[in-house]
Amino acid sequence: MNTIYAAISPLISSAIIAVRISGDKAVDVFKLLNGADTESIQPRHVYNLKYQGRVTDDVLAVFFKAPNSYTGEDVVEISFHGNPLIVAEAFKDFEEIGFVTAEPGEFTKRAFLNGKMDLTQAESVAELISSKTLQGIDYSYQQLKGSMRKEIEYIKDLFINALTIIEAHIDFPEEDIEDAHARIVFENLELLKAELKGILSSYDSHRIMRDGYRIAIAGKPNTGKSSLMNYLLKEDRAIVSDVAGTTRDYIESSFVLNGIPVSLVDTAGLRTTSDAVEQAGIIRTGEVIRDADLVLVLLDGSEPLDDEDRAVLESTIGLKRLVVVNKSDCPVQIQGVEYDCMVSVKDGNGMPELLNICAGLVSVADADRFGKAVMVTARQRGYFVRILDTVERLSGETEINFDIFEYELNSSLRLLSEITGLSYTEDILTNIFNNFCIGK
Ligand SMILES: Nc1nc2c(c(=O)[nH]1)N(C=O)[C@@H](CNc1ccc(C(=O)N[C@@H](CCC(=O)O)C(=O)O)cc1)CN2
Ligand SMILES: Nc1nc2c(ncn2[C@@H]2O[C@H](COP(=O)(O)OP(=O)(O)OP(=O)(O)O)[C@@H](O)[C@H]2O)c(=O)[nH]1
Ligand SMILES: [Mg+2]
Repeated sequence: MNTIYAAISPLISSAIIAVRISGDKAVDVFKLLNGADTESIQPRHVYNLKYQGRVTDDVLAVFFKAPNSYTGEDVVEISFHGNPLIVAEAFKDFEEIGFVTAEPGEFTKRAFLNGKMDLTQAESVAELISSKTLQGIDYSYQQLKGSMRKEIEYIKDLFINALTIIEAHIDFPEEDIEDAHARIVFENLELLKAELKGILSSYDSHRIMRDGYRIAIAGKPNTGKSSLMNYLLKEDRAIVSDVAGTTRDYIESSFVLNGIPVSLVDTAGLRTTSDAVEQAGIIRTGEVIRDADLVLVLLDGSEPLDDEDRAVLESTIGLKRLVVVNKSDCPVQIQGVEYDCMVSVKDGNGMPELLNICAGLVSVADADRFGKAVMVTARQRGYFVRILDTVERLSGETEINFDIFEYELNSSLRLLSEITGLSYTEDILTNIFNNFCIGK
């Protein structure tokens, strides 16, 4: 395994830039540090870092001897004065020594490969960093400490309870299966069903916990979407103008509603257009709307409902949405539409009501969050769906076909091993670690 390095803090002008080196040759970096060696190195001591014979910087260096490090390999961390130019010079020397730049997630991948953590814990590191809410951070941290791993151990035990009976019978096929034994198999399947459903049902609320609640503002051009965005954020974030088609790309910003972080997305006005840039924005708007937890469909109350409004209403049917009529300060012209709320962003009328309705919806999502005390990643969810499918099929059988049960229960156990990484393929690892940032 080669020796890798990367900045573990942003490479921008800042107080300190920290760099991590991991691998068999990591200690070779001491050649650049005046007076440092594996025996005498002190974490609080200042070392002159030399490159190409010149002193460039005073640094701190910490040595973690394998296997007692984040990656399980020899690790050296160096803290530079926070100028990216200094660090770039040091990196030239690192290349000369033979270190190579780390891939995204490669340190954590090595931690996994060296048995420092399982895949659910590795995934939790990425979640911990990207989580937008404190609850999300809390759950990711629990996962880092092994909550999902324990959950999976419990599920595995239930499978093994059932499998033991099936296999005992396969070994002694001349004996009929006792009712009591068959019952144990089905009882375990019922417990599995409940457990797996619990995990899956909390997926959506956990996603909200991780990403925040997403509200998209949609509508035809000029209805006041960007104005509403600015009002809710209490700042002039989005450009407002009376030119239809002002917002081209979606704009996302966060605000806190009743203590819950909400990610608010202002989108391009929806209409048919021959402008390629506007069209591109409209396509992206469609995606944002589909991914949102709530869509505010904004209509301009000072004009009659038209085909563009109807198209927006049509395309958001089936989504969780509120229909909001804006510009109530003007004479109301709109007719023939059922709406949830009438507001004027301009003078603030109706805004407290709108905020109230939103807060209600957001806190319902919040209440769901505590269904199951584990957080599920999209990857894990895919496995749990397949496993639940198998369990439901088996528990629906009236008689036990031993060969089929044995095969299916073993397959599920294999899938569980892939969640934790007890068994894995290069594809699984690529899929997980490619989404990490460099240096993690
Ligand atoms: N500077 C720095 N801060 C960091 C990290 C890091 O790697 N470097 N971490 C991660 O990115 C997190 C901490 N995670 C860690 C996890 C395990 C070990 C570790 O195995 N340490 C050895 C130390 C042995 C010794 O005392 O010499 C151990 O406990 O065995 C270190 C950090 C957050 N902050
Ligand atoms: N009278 C009145 N005008 C409003 C109100 N809200 C917004 N406007 C005006 O409506 C026009 C369009 O507002 P924007 O917020 O840019 O509309 P938009 O929906 O973001 O428009 P696009 O980005 O083009 O899709 C601007 O001139 C706003 O000042 C309101 O409550 N009352
Ligand atoms: Mg706009």
